[in-house]
Amino acid sequence: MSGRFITFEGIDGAGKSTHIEALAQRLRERGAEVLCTREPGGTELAEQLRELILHRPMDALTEALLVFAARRDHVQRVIAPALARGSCVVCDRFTDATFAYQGGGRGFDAGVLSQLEQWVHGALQPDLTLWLDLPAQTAAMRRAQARAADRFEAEDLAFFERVRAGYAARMAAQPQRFAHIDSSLDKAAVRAQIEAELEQRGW
Ligand SMILES: Nc1ncnc2c1ncn2[C@@H]1O[C@H](COP(=O)(O)OP(=O)(O)OP(=O)(O)O)[C@@H](O)[C@H]1O
Ligand SMILES: Cc1cn([C@H]2C[C@H](O)[C@@H](COP(=O)(O)O)O2)c(=O)[nH]c1=O
Repeated sequence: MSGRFITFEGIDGAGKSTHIEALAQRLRERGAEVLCTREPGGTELAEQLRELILHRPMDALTEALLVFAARRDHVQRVIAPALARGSCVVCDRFTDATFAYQGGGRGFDAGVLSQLEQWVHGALQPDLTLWLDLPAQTAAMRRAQARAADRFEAEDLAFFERVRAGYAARMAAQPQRFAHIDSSLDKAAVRAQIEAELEQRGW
């Protein structure tokens, strides 16, 4: 297999980092070149923007513009060239996160986000988006045991339920590329669901 763009999505603490490397390993065992990357980030410039986005106070428009600026650099320098070489790109978050966090969480205008999406990456969309879904309360308990909170992770449960609703809306709009994964289950059960989605596609 070659040239697939796979994204992981979900609220903070959903388990994306936990499962990305196992999925990449599975693809490599089947002969794929795999590039794992993340958003915001993935280039030197985008990682610098990530620091600002995660830690500096700003309004929702500034936040949206910065995540798309980081994404533009990432797509141009890393994602598009890797896909063109025939590599699989596995990305921890992409534009669905912007619709979920800035759109759902912050209440920012989805029409403006759609315009920015079109300008920044045109027709490029993931081939498969694994949405690791779980209640905000469960994710908060997992995060509390794991690390100190950044600007998003410090938000309340209502914010994360709006983000979750943002993901659900995005999946309803583009169901063909989404796989809904029940991430409230234990790690082995989550991994089995991810494997089943790949099996189903012959990947
Ligand atoms: N299915 C699971 N059951 C219980 N704990 C889990 C499960 N999956 C992950 N965890 C734990 O929850 C914490 C958060 O997981 P992880 O860092 O993978 O989430 P994430 O989606 O990458 O978070 P973020 O988006 O904030 O980076 C970690 O301590 C991890 O070990
Ligand atoms: C891509 C993207 C990300 N965010 C937020 C979501 C998370 O809280 C952080 C990234 O942290 P992670 O530990 O790497 O998941 O950024 C966002 O608000 N909008 C986006 O487009």
